[in-house]
Parts: sequence; C-alpha cells; structure tokens
Amino acid sequence: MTDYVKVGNLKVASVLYQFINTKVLPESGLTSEEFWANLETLISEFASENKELIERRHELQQKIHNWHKENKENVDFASYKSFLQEIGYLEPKVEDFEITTENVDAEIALQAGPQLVVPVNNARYALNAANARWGSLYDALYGTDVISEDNGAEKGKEYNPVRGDQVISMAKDFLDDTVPLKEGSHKDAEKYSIENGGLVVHSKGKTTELKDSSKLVAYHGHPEDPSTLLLKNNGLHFEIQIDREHPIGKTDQAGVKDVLMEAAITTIMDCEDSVAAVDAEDKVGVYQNWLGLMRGNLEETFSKGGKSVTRSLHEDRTYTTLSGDSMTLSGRSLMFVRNVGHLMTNNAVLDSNGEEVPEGILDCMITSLIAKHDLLGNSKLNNTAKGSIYIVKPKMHGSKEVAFSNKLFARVEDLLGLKRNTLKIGVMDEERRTSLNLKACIKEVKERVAFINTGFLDRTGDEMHTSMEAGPMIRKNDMKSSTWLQSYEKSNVNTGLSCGLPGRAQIGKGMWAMPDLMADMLKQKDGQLKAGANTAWVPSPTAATLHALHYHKVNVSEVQQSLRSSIEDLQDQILEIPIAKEQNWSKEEVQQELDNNAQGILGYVVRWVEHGVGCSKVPDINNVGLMEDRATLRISSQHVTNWLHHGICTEEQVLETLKRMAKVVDKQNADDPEYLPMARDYENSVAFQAACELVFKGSEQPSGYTEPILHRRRIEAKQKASTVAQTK
Ligand SMILES: CC(=O)SCCNC(=O)CCNC(=O)[C@H](O)C(C)(C)COP(=O)(O)OP(=O)(O)OC[C@H]1O[C@@H](n2cnc3c(N)ncnc32)[C@H](O)[C@@H]1OP(=O)(O)O
Ligand SMILES: O=CC(=O)O
Ligand SMILES: [Mg+2]
Repeated sequence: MTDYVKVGNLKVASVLYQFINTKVLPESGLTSEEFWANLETLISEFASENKELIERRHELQQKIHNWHKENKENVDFASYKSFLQEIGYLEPKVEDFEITTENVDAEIALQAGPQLVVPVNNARYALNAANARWGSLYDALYGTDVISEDNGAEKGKEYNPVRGDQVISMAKDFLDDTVPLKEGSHKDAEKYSIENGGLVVHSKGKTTELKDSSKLVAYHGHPEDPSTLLLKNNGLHFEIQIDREHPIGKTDQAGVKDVLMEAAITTIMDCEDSVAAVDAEDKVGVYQNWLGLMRGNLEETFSKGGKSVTRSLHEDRTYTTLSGDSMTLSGRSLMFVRNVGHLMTNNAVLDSNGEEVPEGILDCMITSLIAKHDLLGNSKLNNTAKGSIYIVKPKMHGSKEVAFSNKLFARVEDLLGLKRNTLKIGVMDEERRTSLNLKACIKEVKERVAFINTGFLDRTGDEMHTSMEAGPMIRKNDMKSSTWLQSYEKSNVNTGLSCGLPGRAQIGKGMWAMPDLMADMLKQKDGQLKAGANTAWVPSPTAATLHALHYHKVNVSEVQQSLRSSIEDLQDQILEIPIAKEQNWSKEEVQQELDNNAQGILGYVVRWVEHGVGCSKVPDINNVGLMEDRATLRISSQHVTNWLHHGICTEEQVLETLKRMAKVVDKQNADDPEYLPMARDYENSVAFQAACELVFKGSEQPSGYTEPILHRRRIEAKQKASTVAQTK
C-alpha cells in the first residue's frame, strides 16, 4: 500500500514527496509550497486534454479496424487513402518552413556521432554510459567478435598476443585511413613527436608528417616525447596514447598503448522503454539517478572481478594545444532524458478526484526540475554548455499530440522559472500517424526540436497493430526490407533535411539490437549514416566505440548535402501495409516464427514482471542474444496476435508453444537463485500469465502497447512477493 501526503488538492506518495522536498528542491530556486502548487496547476490544466488525445487514438483505430473489415475483398489504395484523410489520420499538407531552434549544444547541432541509450534506473550502467564519451578502441576490438577467435586468436583468460597483434593492426589501419602519413604507415612508426607545431613520425631513420597537418589538435606531455596525441577527423576526436612502460605500449615500436575514441557523443538516459517503473517507489528510483547525473554526484559501488569498484562521473579532459594554450573537451556524453509517452498514468500522484495522474506530465515537470540544477551551476560537472535541457518524447501520434507536448513544455518552463524553449524536444518518429505527418509534427515544435529519430522498433509494432484487420503480416524478420519501413526511414531523413535540421538538430536512426554481434554491426551500421543520419543508437559503450569508426569513414554532412537533391514524397509507399501476399508458409516455418516470438516474449517478460528489469539480453532460438525492451516486446506480441487473429496458427498451438518455451527460458535462468520458474505452475506464474495476456489479448491493447499489462502484472508480482515475505 502506498502512503500519501495531502498537498493542496493532490495526494502525493510520501516517498516521492520526501524525495522532492529534501533532495530535489533545495537550491532549485523553488520552495516546496511553490512546486507542489505548480504541479497541481499543471495537472489541472493538462490531464483532461491528455486523456482526450488517448481517446482520439482509440476512435481512429476503431474506424481503421472497421474500414478493413468492410473492405476485405476489395482493397483499393485510393479509397483507403481518402478514408484516412477524411478521418483526419492523414493530416493536410504543410507549407515549407525551417526550424529555428537555438542554444543547442555542439554535440547535437554540429557533431555527428553515436548515441547511446541506457536505463537510467541502473546507476552502474547509467554512469558507464555518461562516461562512454571516450572508449578504448583496443578494448572494444579485443573484447568482441570483430576479431575472430580462429587461428590462435581466442580471448582466453590471459592476454593473448596473437589476438592483441590483430587488434593493434586494425587500430593502425584506422589511423592510416583517418590520419594518413605523407609516406608510409603508422604501422612502421617508431616514435611520434611534435616539432614546429606539427606531428613528426620517425621510422627507419627517416621522418614523415601527416598528409593533413590540421588533424593534429593537441597533446599531453613533452612535445618531443608526447604521451597523448589528440587528433580530429569529421568533427570527432581520438587520442593516440603512448606509454613505453605499459604492458601493451612496451610491445609497440612507437610505444602506442591504445587509441581512445570519442564515442558516445550523446546519451539518452531512459525513463521509458528500457525501464520497469510501475509505482511511486520505482519512479523515485528513476528520478534519483537522473538527479545524481544532473548534480554530478552519482556514485555506485559494486563488485567486479572479485574487486569492489566505485564508479562516478568522469572529469573533463584537458590538453595543450599546438600553440601552447590549454584546451578542454568534455569527459562525458551530452545527456538527454527520455520521458514516458502520453499513455500511462502512475500512482505516485493522485489528482483531486483520487485518480492517478498522467505519467508523462509528471516526468516532464520532475525531470526538468532536476535538470534545472545543471543550468544553475549546482553541479561540478556540467551537462549543457548552452543552457538547454534535452527531453526525448516517445510514442506521439500525429501533430496534435506533438503540439500538446510543446504546450506542456512551455507551461513547465513557466512554472519552473525557465526561459522559453529551454526545454528542447527529441521527437521519436515511431508511430505511423507521426511518420505520415512528420512535417506537421516538426512544425509544432519548430523552436525547440533538437532531434527526430526513427524508432523503427516501436514503429513496426504500430504498423502491425494499426492494420491488424487488414490481414496476416509478413514474418518479423522480413519487416526490415519491406516497402513501408524503407520509405519511412527515407522519408524521415527527407523531412528532416527539408525542415532545416542540419546545424540545429539531429536526424537520428534506430538501435542496433544485437549487442554481441559487433562484427556485423561494424559491417552494416554505416548504412544509417549513408542514408543521412548524423546519429544512430547503440546499446552499449563498446558498441559506441566501434560505431564511432563509421563517422570517421562517412562524412555525414556531405551525405546530407547530396541527399537534398533527391527529396521526394514517400507517403504512398509508407502506407503500403506489410501483409503477406501469399500465405504459403510451411508448418515448420509457422512454428519457427511462433517459437522465436514466444521465447523472446517470455525471456523478457519474466525479468520485467518478476524482477523489475526493463531491458534484457535474451537469446533467440538461434542463441543470439537480442536486446529486448518494451518496443521489441510490442513487435513480438503483436505478431503472434496477428497470426492468431487470421488463423495462421491456433490458440492451442500458441499456448503449447508458450508452455514449451517457458521451459527453455526457465533453463536459461536456472543459475539465478531469485528466479521463479514459470513451468512449475503455469496458472500461478504471474510472468507466464502476463505473456499469455500479451498475445491472447493483443488486439485489445491500445496501439498494441505492452505497458498496461506489464505494469498491472508487475504490481501483482510485487504484492505477491511482499505477501510471501510477510508470511516468512
Ligand atoms: C527500442 C528502444 O527503445 S531501444 C532503447 C532502449 N534500450 C536500451 O537502452 C539498451 C540498453 N542496453 C542495455 O540495457 C544492455 O546493454 C543489455 C540489457 C542489452 C545487455 O546488458 P548485459 O547483458 O548486462 O550486457 P553485458 O553483460 O554484455 O555488458 C555489461 C557491461 O556493459 C555495460 N553496459 C551494457 N549496456 C550498457 C549501456 N547501455 N550503457 C552503459 N553501460 C552498458 C555495463 O555497465 C556492464 O559493464 P560493467 O560491468 O563495467 O558495469
Ligand atoms: O525507441 C525506439 C524504438 O525503436 O522504438
Ligand atoms: Mg520506441
């Protein structure tokens, strides 16, 4: 049971009330009385409109379901499109305009580079993410499958010089590609020095220089024997680190011990899909880490490799420039915070009618208040240099919902004493109604937009749910090459370019969801840059370091410039529904699809519901660990629902599959002493029942979202665990 304090006409969970009053409000410029009164004002002004927007989603969805039911035999594209226009799902075209966002930090406006996402309630990971601005290339290559373990290059327990040599060779290839020498290769370098303000590379009794001398920016140590060389290419820095005493440096003829890459330029501290926060207590867990990041004092102590480690935020990095001045680069990734969307409510605050308030409104007010500390200089480690607060807003449907966020942000600015447009917005383009009307959406936030990003995972879930009645969908893995998805990705870039985002805001692309397949990522993820994105999501710091290599190869601003000449309207292609033209799947293929979906759903849900873990690496049926979050769950559950709905499989078959896969997932978790096996008692396993509900009641879920079921089931599991604890 949650304890509440009555504050004005609100009831505020005691745990939140205490946290805000004692930890957040001091030094924020607001008194407790002001803050809670302002929150009440905000809720009274915005909660009912928020509700209406959700009802509007439902109303449009019902009309679309009905249209498909009535037009099953006879799907005529022109009449489908005019129907969508009539109901307001497709919005009127918008005149050309350009965004005018100001005071955007260089990491967003100017630098192209990786964007890391992390569940903010995990302090260990969140700190690691903030510090992932800089990452060791040697470690990233050595520790991943980028270097194969064949021919004596296995990782093993001790350092393996065969593998190490391959790492060093790859890193030097990177140097030759990025900062080539006038003559010869970095592989032959015997000594680096700085003479007359330029890099001199000594090799075999001769010297050479950089082809482009401007790429050397600064250094550490003595010019004749530097310990660090700071270089810059395509707007991104990296360091060649030299130490002849170091175990690796000792083996290198030039003493190079590592190449340190500027990696996660920006990080999204996530309160949304990678987090399980269902009540006041959980929300405080989320907010307190964000507070620690914004005040620069977050710390976490944990044990790693048998040792106790305390992790805190890294300091900035200071260098000597070639003219002898001092220069500083940020030691940390520039942080965004992702709020939740408009859908959910939370029991952390109850309104005057005793109803839970919209969680998105609460997030906006509290995460902004917390970030105000950064603007006030209350942190020893600054986030923004431009006085901005960066909020990612997910899962908005169409321009009215974006306009609502804009209005909400402006009101929060007033209530917190922040200048207009301090709160910048990152618009996730991850719902069909937003992709189709993106220009109108951007227009609503044209003075505060700091990014658009194709969240293709949620977007795929929405694609399937919106057209649930149109027919059975193609297989999940075929979605990536389907017309709608490719056109949506292109259209997002086109729209971003035509609305003048370059130089002011990011055009971003989605997550690499296979955290262990780094060799594949290295081969493929530059495709997002070639398609015009100046940032793309990675799941881990290691992935950020490796993905940074792509930005050195591809000059995104040149790509964006060249794409401007081929901007076209792709709305009709985006509207192409990915239903299977022929349903000639073999029995085995159907079963394989179900097995894979069921394994992913159960593997993720069991940790969400029973342990409150919002993002997990879950093996698929080929034993590849996949990053699963609520968006990937939305896809898998909606896919099963869709095939069930259209008779591609039966209810018995799905239940049998879920039960069989529950045993597989139980086995995968057998080493965890806290784990509650699902197969022991399917009926009473809250996680198993949640998974069943997600697929068997999938058509009824708003936009196919998984949050309503996950939250309810997590609350149930928490209550069950506390009853068990009390009876012990
Ligand atoms: C559709 C969407 O909305 S996508 C956005 C939401 N998704 C995300 O935020 C993905 C975030 N990623 C993660 O949570 C994790 O990488 C997972 C769950 C996918 C895998 O986690 P694990 O199985 O623990 O990874 P693994 O064991 O390989 O690595 C753990 C190490 O990497 C670090 N790490 C992994 N992911 C991250 C991350 N995103 N940020 C910072 N550090 C990370 C951990 O801190 C840990 O290092 P440490 O021991 O020094 O603390
Ligand atoms: O939020 C990202 C997505 O792909 O969904
Ligand atoms: Mg998403």
